[in-house]
Amino acid sequence: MNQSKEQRILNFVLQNAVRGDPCSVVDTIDKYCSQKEWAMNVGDEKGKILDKTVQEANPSVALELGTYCGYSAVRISRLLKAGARLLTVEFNPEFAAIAKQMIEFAGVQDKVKLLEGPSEEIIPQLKKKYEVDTLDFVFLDHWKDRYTPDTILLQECNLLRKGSVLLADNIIFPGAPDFLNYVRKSPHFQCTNYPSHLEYMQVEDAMEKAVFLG
Ligand SMILES: COCc1ccccc1-c1cc(O)c2[nH]cnc(=O)c2c1
Ligand SMILES: [Mg+2]
Repeated sequence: MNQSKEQRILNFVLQNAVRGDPCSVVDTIDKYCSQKEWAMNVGDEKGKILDKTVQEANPSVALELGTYCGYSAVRISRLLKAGARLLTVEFNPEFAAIAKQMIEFAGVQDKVKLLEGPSEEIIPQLKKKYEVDTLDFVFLDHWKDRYTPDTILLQECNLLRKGSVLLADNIIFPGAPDFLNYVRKSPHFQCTNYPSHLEYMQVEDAMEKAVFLG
């Protein structure tokens, strides 16, 4: 049974990165995916925008929708203050299994909780089952058609507070036009656009930050 691309990425990290060093894991994934096989990690250019947004928000509780191989979970968790935590949601079991190993190899497993299942099922469980009060930061990087319904669901579940920061990947490519419309037209969000490029490519992309105003 030949290996998946995601398994090849993990193996390259296990053989080339430094165990317990999140930066080396991030850099090693970027090396593989820019030189050997493209993959849908947020990448280093958009990753730097993610870093700045996370540092500015300095979240105690962060949520990521769309774990994939764990690249941005490792990238985000390396910036979290002591005691802060990241909940990351992945519905594809193969991806979740890879991400779990990636997170453990990076040594950030104490900061990251990987939740396997559809976001629309997990979000309503965050308060009671995962002891979340409100979310300080949310990274949307899953299926583009879920950006808007999940943003509405987060509000319906009272998981956002004044100042909660949402950051969405792939605003241009593959694109999330309904999400852009929704947050930019809503009086409850203050939006900022960050032009960038699709990971590992010279194709235009962008990220959108939407701060909840309460
Ligand atoms: C499976 O399509 C992969 C692909 C192909 C061409 C262009 C973009 C993408 C792409 C890029 C991303 O950063 C993504 N982030 C999260 N969920 C995605 O589905 C996703 C897709
Ligand atoms: Mg993405």
